Amino acid sequence: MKQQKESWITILFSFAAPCKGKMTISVFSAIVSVAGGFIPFWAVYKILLAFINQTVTMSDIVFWCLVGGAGYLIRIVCFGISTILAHISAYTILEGIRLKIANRLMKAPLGEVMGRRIGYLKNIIVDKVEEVEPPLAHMIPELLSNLLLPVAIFIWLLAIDWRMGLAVLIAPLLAMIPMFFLMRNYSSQYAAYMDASDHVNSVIIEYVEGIEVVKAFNQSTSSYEKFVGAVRSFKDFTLAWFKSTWKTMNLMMAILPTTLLGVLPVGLLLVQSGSISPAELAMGVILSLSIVGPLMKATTFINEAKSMEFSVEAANELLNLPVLPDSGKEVSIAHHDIVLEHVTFSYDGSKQNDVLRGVSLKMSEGSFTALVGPSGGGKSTVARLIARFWDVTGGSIAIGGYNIKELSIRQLSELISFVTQDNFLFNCSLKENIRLGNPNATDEEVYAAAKAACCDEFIARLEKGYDTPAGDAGRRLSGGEKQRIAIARAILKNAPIVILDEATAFTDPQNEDKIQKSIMALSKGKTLLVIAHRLSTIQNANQIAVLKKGQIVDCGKQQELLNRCPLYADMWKAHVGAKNWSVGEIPQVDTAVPPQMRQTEEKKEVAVNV
Ligand SMILES: Nc1ncnc2c1ncn2[C@@H]1O[C@H](COP(=O)(O)OP(=O)(O)OP(=O)(O)O)[C@@H](O)[C@H]1O
Repeated sequence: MKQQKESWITILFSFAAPCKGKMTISVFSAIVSVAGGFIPFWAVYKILLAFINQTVTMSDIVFWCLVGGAGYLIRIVCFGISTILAHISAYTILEGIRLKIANRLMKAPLGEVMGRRIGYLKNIIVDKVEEVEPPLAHMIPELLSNLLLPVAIFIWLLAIDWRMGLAVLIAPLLAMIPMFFLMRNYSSQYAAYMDASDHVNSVIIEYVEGIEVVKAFNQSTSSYEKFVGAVRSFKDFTLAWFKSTWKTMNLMMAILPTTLLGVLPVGLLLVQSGSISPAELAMGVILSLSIVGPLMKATTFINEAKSMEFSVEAANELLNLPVLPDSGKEVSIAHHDIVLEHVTFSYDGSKQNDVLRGVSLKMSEGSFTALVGPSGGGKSTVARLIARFWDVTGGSIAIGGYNIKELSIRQLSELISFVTQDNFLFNCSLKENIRLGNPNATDEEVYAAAKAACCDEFIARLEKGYDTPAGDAGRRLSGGEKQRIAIARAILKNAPIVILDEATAFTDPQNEDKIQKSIMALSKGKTLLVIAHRLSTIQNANQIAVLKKGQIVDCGKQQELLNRCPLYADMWKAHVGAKNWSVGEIPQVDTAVPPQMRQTEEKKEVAVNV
């Protein structure tokens, strides 16, 4: 059955629960403010009446002036209260939306979150949610009074004489005709406008984010042209929309304020026929003029409501991210074997796009497994599935004999240290960045982890050492140095399973040796899974699984694979060739690879014989 789409207003007000009381008082104050706004009109009417009846006295004038002033005061004070409470409510709703999005991002499969661009997430969480505030904060007091006031005036005019009441409707009803034409395509036009706006935003973000590549490849002219093109086409689109509507818009705005054109002739006729008094006509004229301002203001909320609708729907996309089921159970794990059984997976859930097809692999506790294979074969996908960035679409993954879905997400994350080449540093000190691995670690433990990861040397060179804010340091640290900070973090975490996804990518001579040393410290005695293109670092693995097009084509020790797996043998030749190493020559061996990863003399011979 097709699920009914929730309206954006329902979504918005589902966040209003914590501020229900304030919103109610805000609405009530807005209504009192509208009522207060009538008192000055009533006072003027009374004074006019006294003048016309020639019964006016000074004390009457003073009295009605005071009454009018008091009404005005009530209007101002209540409007103020309503506005303040509406703002508090709007910010509470905003807070609720942002917190719920943050919560959903935490509970969604990590892959779902990482698959979205930072610019896209920032645009929704910061900008779009913020766009909800002004209309929301102003709608209650302003839209309410701008709609209630005309309704009340209409009723008052009806009370004076029903014909004068109807006369005041002539202008708004006529204004409805151009408004109808204006609103006919409004939704689709507004959607196109939002698309154009999103496009120009993404081009701007891409231009700024990619400026390094643009300059490096001397693409500044063509990139700038793309940027200018997007900005121009947005301007052209908005101008074209504006031009297509301005005649009808102006016609509507011209007709709407002409309430007097209906009320005055009808009122004069009524006075002539003796149906109403001149004082009542005067009152009718004042009232029909006072209806104009609120009606004009109310029309401005049409745009604001639409903008709110789009913002809420964009936020709702993130609020509806799938949730990774969490068993919430801690199980007692006796060992840390990882077992993949017939694992299939596709990123879009469809069978024909399977990225992994029946992958089975056992990684025993304390062993070293390497995943190798052509680019796009699914190596990183395997690593991410073990860490449950996504759930497998078929088969199972178990740790210590338990399907990882049976473990709580918290327990699973405690079991695994995942190090990739994307090493994010938070905007706090380097010390705190390392301590993220174990928030309870003492300073000494942090320093020890940093030392084991070969970070101490470069951190000591920084003016504030470990207290250097990562934001400042980040700009000065090399890729390898940042990676060693991430490895120090993982060392401090001391998880029994270590997954290194291309963690040896930063292979500049200065960093390579140190990264290898730090990986050695990290992986001692752990169940280690390494994804590496540099085959020399994984020759000593207990098993090397060769993954091609989502299937394990072979699995064994280096020598076995060299003997029987042509794909691995070719990869090895290519790797060795890439290292400018010729047959018969002793290869340049990685000097400081982890114990499991270190090459034995015997294996060097094997390598030489390839
Ligand atoms: N987030 C994603 N959404 C959709 N498809 C993806 C995603 N990540 C990877 N893929 C696709 O899945 C396939 C396997 O990718 P994966 O990154 O696992 O391969 P890999 O063997 O690690 O490649 P490489 O050695 O180049 O890093 C590729 O075709 C890739 O395009």
